[in-house]
Amino acid sequence: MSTTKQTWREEQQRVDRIVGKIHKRMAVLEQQVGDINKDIVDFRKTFWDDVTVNLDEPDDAVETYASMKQQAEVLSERERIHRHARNQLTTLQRLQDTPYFGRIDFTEDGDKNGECVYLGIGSFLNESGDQFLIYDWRAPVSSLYYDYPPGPAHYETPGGTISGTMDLKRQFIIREACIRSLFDTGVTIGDELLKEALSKQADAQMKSIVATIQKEQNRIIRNERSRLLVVQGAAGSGKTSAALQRVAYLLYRYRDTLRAEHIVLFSPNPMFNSYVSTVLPELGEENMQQTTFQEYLEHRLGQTYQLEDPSAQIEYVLTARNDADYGARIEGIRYKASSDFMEVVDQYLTYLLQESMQFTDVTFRDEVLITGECIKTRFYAIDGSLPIPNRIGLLAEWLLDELKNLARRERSKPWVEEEMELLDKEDYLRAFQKLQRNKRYTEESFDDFSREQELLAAMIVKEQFHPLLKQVKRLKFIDIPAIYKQLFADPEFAISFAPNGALPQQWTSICMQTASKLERSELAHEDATPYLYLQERIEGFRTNTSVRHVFIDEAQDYSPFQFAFLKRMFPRSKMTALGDLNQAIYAHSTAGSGLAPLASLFGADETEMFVLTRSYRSTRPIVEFTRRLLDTGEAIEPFNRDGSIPSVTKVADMSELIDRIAHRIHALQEGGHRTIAVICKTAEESRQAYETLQEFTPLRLIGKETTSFESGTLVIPSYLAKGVEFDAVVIYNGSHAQYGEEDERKLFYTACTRAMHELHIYSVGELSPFITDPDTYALES
Ligand SMILES: Nc1ncnc2c1ncn2[C@@H]1O[C@H](COP(=O)(O)OP(=O)(O)OP(=O)(O)O)[C@@H](O)[C@H]1O
Repeated sequence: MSTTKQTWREEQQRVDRIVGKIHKRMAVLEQQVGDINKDIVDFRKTFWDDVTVNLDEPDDAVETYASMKQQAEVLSERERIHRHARNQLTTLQRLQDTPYFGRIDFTEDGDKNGECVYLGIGSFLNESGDQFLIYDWRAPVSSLYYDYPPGPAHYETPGGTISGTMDLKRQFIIREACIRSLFDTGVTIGDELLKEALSKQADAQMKSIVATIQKEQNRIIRNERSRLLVVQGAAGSGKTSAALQRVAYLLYRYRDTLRAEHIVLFSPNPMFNSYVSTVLPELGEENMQQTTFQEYLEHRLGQTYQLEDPSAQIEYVLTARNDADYGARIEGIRYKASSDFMEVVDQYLTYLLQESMQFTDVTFRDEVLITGECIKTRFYAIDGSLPIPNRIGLLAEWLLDELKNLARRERSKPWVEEEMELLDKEDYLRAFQKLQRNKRYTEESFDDFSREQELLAAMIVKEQFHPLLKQVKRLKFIDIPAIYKQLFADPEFAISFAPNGALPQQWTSICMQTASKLERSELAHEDATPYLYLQERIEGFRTNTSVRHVFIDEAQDYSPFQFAFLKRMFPRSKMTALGDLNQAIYAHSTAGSGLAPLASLFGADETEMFVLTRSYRSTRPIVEFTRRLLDTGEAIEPFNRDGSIPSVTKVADMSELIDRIAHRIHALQEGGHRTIAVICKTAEESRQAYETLQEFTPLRLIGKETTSFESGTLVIPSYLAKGVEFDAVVIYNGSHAQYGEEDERKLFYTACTRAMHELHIYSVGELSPFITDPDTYALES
């Protein structure tokens, strides 16, 4: 529907009026912030002037404390006002450029007059504070904008459902306080605005989608009901975008209690963290905590083992097909990520309740003080009905007592006397002061030689025993490496733990591989989480109770162990898991269980599943092409955005490949594309491509250690391109040789779906068999 010039003029006049008010308010606030700032500085300087410090009598001390507390409260209140004013100012700074992006006219049932609701990234009230000139997009009423076309509509508020009629829905593009476009829409969110948003060039940073959130995304963003939200969404369907908008929504909805540090996002790799880091600040919110599961594993196990990271594992999977152990390794990777293996570990833990726990000897100065066997006997003497962590707790207490007794006996050993002779004057002085502090001795009694010797001996032993006690408190006497290894030492051992007694075909080889790696203090990626799970079930889970919301992006890459882990680690948290089965590129995820283990995590009552099928990232021709790479691609709907059809070019050899790709990159650069990615299969192929292509054009090579995402032309291995997007994608070698095995289909799909506007595939020799539909691409010669 076209809008008249009159409407446009009136809306611009309103923009001018509102922006004028924003400027006025900013001036007031700036003055206020300055004043409060000065106030606080002055107050800090004179803080002690108003405090009467008198600690002579208990009563005086109480008074002193009260007056200090009062002063501190005044200061903290002023600081709070200051913070609030500053935040308001930051929001206004954003609003002065783009005060809003939408308007709805809504008449509540039973009311005569409707209200014009203008939506922006923050709210703005009139001078008297009783009327919203701009509503925050997260306010309850704003939901109407995302959920309904004009007509009957309703929205939820904490006080109940409000129903009415939406008479108008208008969208704006406003920049520098000037209306650039204006549309009245009949459909939910007008395609026009979305088209405009999607046709933009890619940035080095992800953008917020606040003005064009789609209805199905809004349901995810505003969901407050379920403990667990599972989102299966096609590539480019806005999973990550919805997750970030949801973080912003939650921070607004629970603004009195929820802060950014109460939210954690688990992302696929460190570069992804940099890619999404500006979305929340753009919306005026602080970033949540961001981490990767690997980072956590490193933190927990990195000191005991040399850990293999997911990139090293996938490189092995993609490049070592000729390795003699390859088949067993792959079977091992899949099995160790399965719920069957989790069952094995759970059963093994039950078995450990009765027998075969392993403990290390407690040694001191090369002498075994308490043998592992003795600790084990003690462990099994403790009430067998108690869970393992409780028994371990009691065991640690017993050990500490034993060590204290042993320390007493140690004092008369010759080494103590030798150490004493080595003490210098300062050590003596230290001992003396320490004794005095403990009020055990007076100056005179320190003259007593034998007493002094005894005390020094006690001190020396105590100091040397200190690390030992610390180790016991940290439960280092449990031999977790041996307990984990025991599971693989004899291939027969695990049979009774496996569901139906069924272990993988190559279990014997898997056992040998695992044991020999552990022997070398290496932990394969597939072993890291089961290992940590076993450790935590024995020692007791370390929990984080301050986190309230956990977001897991690329959830298809997580194993049942990892989900169980996250659930236990964050016991007070809700969870939002977003993934795409078609991008399950890791060997373990091809096991087929998909997101199913997730659904059982909290039970059906506390779980809600959402499916996003519309893909927004790529043009229609690219989606038409990429969805046919899959067996199940029909369910993916393209958003209607035109663009050029993907090209496929077969070349004879590597030199022609480089030549053609170099030309293509130049053409793409001249076409104005800002981010161009040459996607290779592996790190090794990326390195080769980088070395040859950089003779023609400046490039950047992305590796697993890359932590920042920048625009430009880059070369990147397929699995690292996950989650990010580029204006144009060049598939370096989409040949049968590179992407021919069934288990490479999803990798190829993931690589191709990174393209927003252009996709060009090159192939040395025969094409990948996944490209089947000649109608979806242009074959170039
Ligand atoms: N409602 C929307 N309005 C505007 N742009 C959108 C919307 N939803 C998604 N997009 C855009 O589509 C692109 C893909 O979004 P996003 O990366 O969130 O998808 P994804 O489902 O996480 O993709 P993948 O699974 O491939 O990582 C981004 O450029 C995003 O800005």
